[in-house]
Amino acid sequence: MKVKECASCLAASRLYGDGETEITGLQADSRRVKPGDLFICLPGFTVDGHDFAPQAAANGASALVCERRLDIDLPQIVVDDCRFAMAVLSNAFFGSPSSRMRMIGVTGTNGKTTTTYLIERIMQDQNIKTGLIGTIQMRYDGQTFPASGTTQESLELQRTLSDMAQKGVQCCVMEVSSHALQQGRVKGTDYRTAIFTNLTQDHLDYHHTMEEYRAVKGLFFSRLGNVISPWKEERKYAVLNADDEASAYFAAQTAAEVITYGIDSPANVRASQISITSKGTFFHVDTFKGETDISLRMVGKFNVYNALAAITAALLEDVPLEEIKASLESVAGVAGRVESVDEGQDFAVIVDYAHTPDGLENVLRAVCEFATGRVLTVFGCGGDRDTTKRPLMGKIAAKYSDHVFVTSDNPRTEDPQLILKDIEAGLQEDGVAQDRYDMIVDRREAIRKAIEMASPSDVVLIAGKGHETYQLIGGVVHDFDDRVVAKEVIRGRSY
Ligand SMILES: CC(=O)N[C@H]1[C@@H](OP(=O)(O)OP(=O)(O)OC[C@H]2O[C@@H](n3ccc(=O)[nH]c3=O)[C@H](O)[C@@H]2O)O[C@H](CO)[C@@H](O)[C@@H]1O[C@H](C)C(=O)N[C@@H](C)C(=O)N[C@H](CCC(=O)O)C(=O)O
Ligand SMILES: Nc1ncnc2c1ncn2[C@@H]1O[C@H](COP(=O)(O)OP(=O)(O)OP(=O)(O)O)[C@@H](O)[C@H]1O
Ligand SMILES: N[C@H](CCC[C@H](N)C(=O)O)C(=O)O
Ligand SMILES: [Mg+2]
Repeated sequence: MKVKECASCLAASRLYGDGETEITGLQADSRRVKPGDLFICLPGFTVDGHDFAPQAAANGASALVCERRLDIDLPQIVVDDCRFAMAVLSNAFFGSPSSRMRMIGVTGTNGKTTTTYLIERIMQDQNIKTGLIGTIQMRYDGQTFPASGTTQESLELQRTLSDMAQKGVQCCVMEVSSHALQQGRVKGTDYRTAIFTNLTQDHLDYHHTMEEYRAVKGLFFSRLGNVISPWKEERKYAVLNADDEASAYFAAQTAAEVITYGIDSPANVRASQISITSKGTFFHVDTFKGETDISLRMVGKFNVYNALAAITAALLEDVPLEEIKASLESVAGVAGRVESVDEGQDFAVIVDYAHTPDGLENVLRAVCEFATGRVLTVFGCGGDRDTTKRPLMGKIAAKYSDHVFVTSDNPRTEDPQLILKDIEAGLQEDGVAQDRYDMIVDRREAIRKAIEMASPSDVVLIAGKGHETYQLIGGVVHDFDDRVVAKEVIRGRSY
């Protein structure tokens, strides 16, 4: 690709220098620039990529994309917003790979990973080669790659989609985070179906207010249908949760066809007769393509919503309802989502990724539905993230638990003690008695204390880290897996 071709992809850009220069790759990290790469100077949240343009030039960059002219002797494309430019360029450079696949995107505060896993299973059971991108991992064509976050940066995303398309992937189901939408990471990606799970409090450190958070999520639906491939004439669908009030806002913004799912409100795909046990969830579903009964092996009313979203997306891909049912019923669960740790003990231990007030409330409600003994909850909140959710989660934990162990999640650069104090403020506000909770900074110790406290029939819920296999304390990544720690403690416990 020539520099002038890159410039012509970018509306309102200004090109300085030789437009005939060939670029052979794109790169936004100066340390990884190879000769011939176009270096994109991202003004980051911590450092400014423009400051690394000299290093990129020294490493052989052939041109720059920047937000101001730099005193460097290389062709330069000056744009208003380098992150958006990176998305557009990456899409063009890799030949619009999303246009060569059925793209299903899932956004919402909670339930994205679970919903994508369900859709992946349904599509794969149809012998449709399916790729998955999300929080736990990326996988396609028999290979698994670690995830660097929930939604990749645009450059990595388009590279991944291009590799998927080359390997014959026909359908890609991916999580689309609000950070990704705000930063334009998925700009230019041609979704056929955009799914909304729910909107509840999280990430207010980044989005400031719920209105702003909702508006950012809305970008997914307002942009749906903006990307029309000439060779891919197809309808676009916004799959919305009828029971979430944000859906009306998204419906009003989208040009796509709106299909709804829900339990309490009228919807195109609606569940009824829900019953939840410790082993799974039963429900009846009425759809625009027939009705059936489904026995999920996953617990919690929230998983009925995730299943409904998956059913709706799959019906839109023309998968027969009975085959959707068979696929859903075969899913044993998703790693770190209401995952049982079973070492033959006479009480239950559940590891779950609930890290928002709504997630925690939902999982605790589910636990309370089947717990016959006490509910003992171990949880914390991540550092360098929304601080306002901490007291709320403290209140919720106490409301549904007999005893709470407030502990560390990933403290990152914050003082762990202070994070625990923020959570405790919620407990104190509600007047929770001091003998109903413990504050234990060391997560391993907190898990140990909870398991030691458990009597037959009790449920120990360890929330917040789910599938994570590490703990971030200060700048250091420690090996840590709630499931492994819980197993070790159970094995070491004397009965
Ligand atoms: C807030 C945020 O989204 N930050 C992302 C952002 O980081 P940043 O802007 O701070 O990057 P930076 O370190 O300032 O660097 C700026 C530029 O200089 C470049 N650089 C830097 C150093 C150098 O020597 N040379 C060089 O060229 C960098 O490559 C970069 O292009 O750009 C980085 C790389 O492009 C991302 O890795 C990083 O995600 C961080 C790790 C992060 O924690 N993101 C979270 C908040 C996030 O995005 N989470 C959502 C899920 C949320 C949810 O829904 O639950 C997600 O989708 O993962
Ligand atoms: N539909 C839902 N509504 C509310 N809570 C949910 C829902 N689905 C899952 N949860 C809760 O949220 C936790 C995270 O679920 P999941 O990983 O599917 O969400 P996510 O949206 O992918 O999260 P992330 O933003 O971290 O990527 C689960 O462990 C569960 O406690
Ligand atoms: N995607 C979420 C994950 C939070 C998981 C929790 N364990 C934490 O570290 O806060 C975030 O980045 O806010
Ligand atoms: Mg996720």
